[in-house]
Amino acid sequence: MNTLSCPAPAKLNLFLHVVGRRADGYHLLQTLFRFIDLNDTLHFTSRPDGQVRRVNALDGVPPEQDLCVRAARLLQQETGCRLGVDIELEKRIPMGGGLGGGSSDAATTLLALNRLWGLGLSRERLMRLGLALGADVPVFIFGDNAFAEGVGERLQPFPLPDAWYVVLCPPVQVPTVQIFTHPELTRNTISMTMRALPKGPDFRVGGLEGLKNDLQAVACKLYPAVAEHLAWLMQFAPALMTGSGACVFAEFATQAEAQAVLQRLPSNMRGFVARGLQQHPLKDFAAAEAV
Ligand SMILES: C[C@@](CO)(OP(=O)(O)O)[C@H](O)COP(=O)(O)OP(=O)(O)OC[C@H]1O[C@@H](n2ccc(N)nc2=O)[C@H](O)[C@@H]1O
Ligand SMILES: Nc1ncnc2c1ncn2[C@@H]1O[C@H](COP(=O)(O)OP(=O)(O)O)[C@@H](O)[C@H]1O
Repeated sequence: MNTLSCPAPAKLNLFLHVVGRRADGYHLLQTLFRFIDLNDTLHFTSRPDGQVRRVNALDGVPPEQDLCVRAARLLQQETGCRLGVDIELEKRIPMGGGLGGGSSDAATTLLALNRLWGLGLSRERLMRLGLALGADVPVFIFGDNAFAEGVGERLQPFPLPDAWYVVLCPPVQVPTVQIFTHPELTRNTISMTMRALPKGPDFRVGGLEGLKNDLQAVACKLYPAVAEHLAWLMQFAPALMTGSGACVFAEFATQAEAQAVLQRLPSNMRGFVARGLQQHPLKDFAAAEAV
């Protein structure tokens, strides 16, 4: 086997609280990650010569900065593996949208190359490697919808109901660092325990007073289009921004309800309907017996 094609799903942050700040400036979060059925697809072809190449162009992301190229190189460094890879990335997840596309591409690359190169690294080791690439990478390797703490690396599986989402994509890319470094960002939401949250069928976006996205106010101030899209969606259901934006979403119990809202979208706005997943499509991919 020297080729492999794998999905890299998007995520939503069903809430995101900033509860503190580490000495190195990184923010301590509490957030709930949910995978959705919008995905990039990555095609990997192993190379005997050790080169790592992205074979297609991606607007605004030179191969050297691409998180999947960086993930492959990190895996080579970590294991001394002398194989290389050609990576073709079919991009569908809007970039800079808070949907975690780059992080998910990196996670899928680690999972896929672990198998393609026959490395046998454990899920835990892949998650540690992923964290060096970005705070959002570990959850995509973890594989379950999760309550996350720390900078996103302390993860506990979190059962969620079947649900559908209308996701709107304001026509802006929000740099994560710009939101986290803004002087008006609040960093003092009271930390909670996972036990306090309703789970499974009882968890609903907007169902519990106080679950919010602490990055939203700053993103709305810097990017009024985010506020406009939120206001439109809130006519139909409680709506929130995901991650550091720019995308916003609302939850519905059925596909029909979500589609009915999307159909009313004004022609100057873009969006899609996505189904919430119960787990990452590569959940069972990391070697169970691994080192
Ligand atoms: C906000 C979240 C929520 O899921 O998602 P996105 O909106 O990016 O998808 C994540 O915490 C983003 O994770 P990720 O996109 O991997 O961020 P990183 O590359 O690790 O960090 C980018 C920059 O954001 C800041 N940063 C990031 C995470 C964090 N917990 N505290 C921070 O202060 C740091 O300044 C860092 O240099
Ligand atoms: N494979 C990749 N896919 C998307 N973005 C990438 C990738 N590699 C690097 N990036 C960079 O990461 C930034 C954030 O990407 P993305 O993960 O899509 O958004 P977000 O962090 O808002 O969820 C992009 O603007 C881009 O510069």
